[in-house]
Amino acid sequence: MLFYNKNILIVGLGLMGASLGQALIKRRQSKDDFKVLGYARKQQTVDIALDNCIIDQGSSDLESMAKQADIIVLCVPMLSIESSLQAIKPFLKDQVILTDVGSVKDEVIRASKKVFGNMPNYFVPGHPIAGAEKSGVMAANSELYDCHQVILTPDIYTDKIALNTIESIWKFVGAHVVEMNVEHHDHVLAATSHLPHLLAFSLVNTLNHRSENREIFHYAAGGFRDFTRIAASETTMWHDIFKCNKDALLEVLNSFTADLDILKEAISSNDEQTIKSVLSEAKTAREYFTEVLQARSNK
Ligand SMILES: NC(=O)C1=CN([C@@H]2O[C@H](COP(=O)(O)OP(=O)(O)OC[C@H]3O[C@@H](n4cnc5c(N)ncnc54)[C@H](O)[C@@H]3O)[C@@H](O)[C@H]2O)C=CC1
Ligand SMILES: O=C(O)C(=O)Cc1ccc(O)cc1
Repeated sequence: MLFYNKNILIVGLGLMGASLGQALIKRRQSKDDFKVLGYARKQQTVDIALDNCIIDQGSSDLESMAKQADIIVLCVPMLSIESSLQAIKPFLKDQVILTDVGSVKDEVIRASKKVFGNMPNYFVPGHPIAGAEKSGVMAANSELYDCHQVILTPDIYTDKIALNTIESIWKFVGAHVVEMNVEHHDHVLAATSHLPHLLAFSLVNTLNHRSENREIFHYAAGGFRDFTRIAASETTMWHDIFKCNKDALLEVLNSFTADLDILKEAISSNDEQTIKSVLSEAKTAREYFTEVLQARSNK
């Protein structure tokens, strides 16, 4: 185990950070294998994390935690990454390894360059493609990463030991690790994650505005429930993601609205052929996605 005997510090004990801590502690054979440290701004969050086997030791004093850390995992909202890096910088050990779980990788690189002057070779940006509409320490789920993908976006200068260490941490909690370049990552996630969240938030608002007393929601079926679960997601987190991935998100949103206009026009002009071809193409693509999901869970 590449992180045997190491102190792993989780900065930000919300859904992602707390789930990682709990997953690590649950899967280790002995307390001597490694230690999980936690930093949260509120002592109350640290206390909850201690009570729920999310961390072994924690504090709301960042210095005392960062000084002991061999590996640091930033689990804060995107627009808090720069200030978190700035805050830990004075206390970093010589051989420290850094990583993060942020949803937009270009912003992580930008923030690192701003704080360190360059992208440190011991910083391995990461993004677990696992999550939920829940947030905060109480949402911790030790199985969150099991059978899910984690994308790492190293560059040619990234230290190989740092990269292998971060990969081994994610594999330890059951994830499949893949590597991708930053630009491709941010474009793919704009399409597969950021756009669906934006549409869910927007659809719920449209329906909400149409019904002053929200009566409409009482008659919503499973389709509405499935389509809009993610509209209950954390506001700051999604504001930050939309802001940080603005260009890629607008690009895919433009494609979406163009396709939507085609469907709208087909409905308006009773164009049966176009309507059926749009629906059947989407159905085939969704069936392929079901196969991808099944293959992944059989791995
Ligand atoms: N929720 C999800 O489904 C996923 C989230 N992510 C990414 O993970 C990161 C964390 O998200 P969640 O854990 O879901 O959010 P969360 O809201 O559950 O937790 C974030 C935690 O960071 C704390 N925090 C905020 N600013 C801080 C600062 N400057 N210093 C220390 N703590 C600070 C908050 O108080 C909160 O406890 C975000 O960057 C998000 O983009 C990535 C994959 C999935
Ligand atoms: O709740 C869901 O279904 C998600 O899609 C979770 C999610 C949110 C943000 C990410 O960057 C990755 C995964």
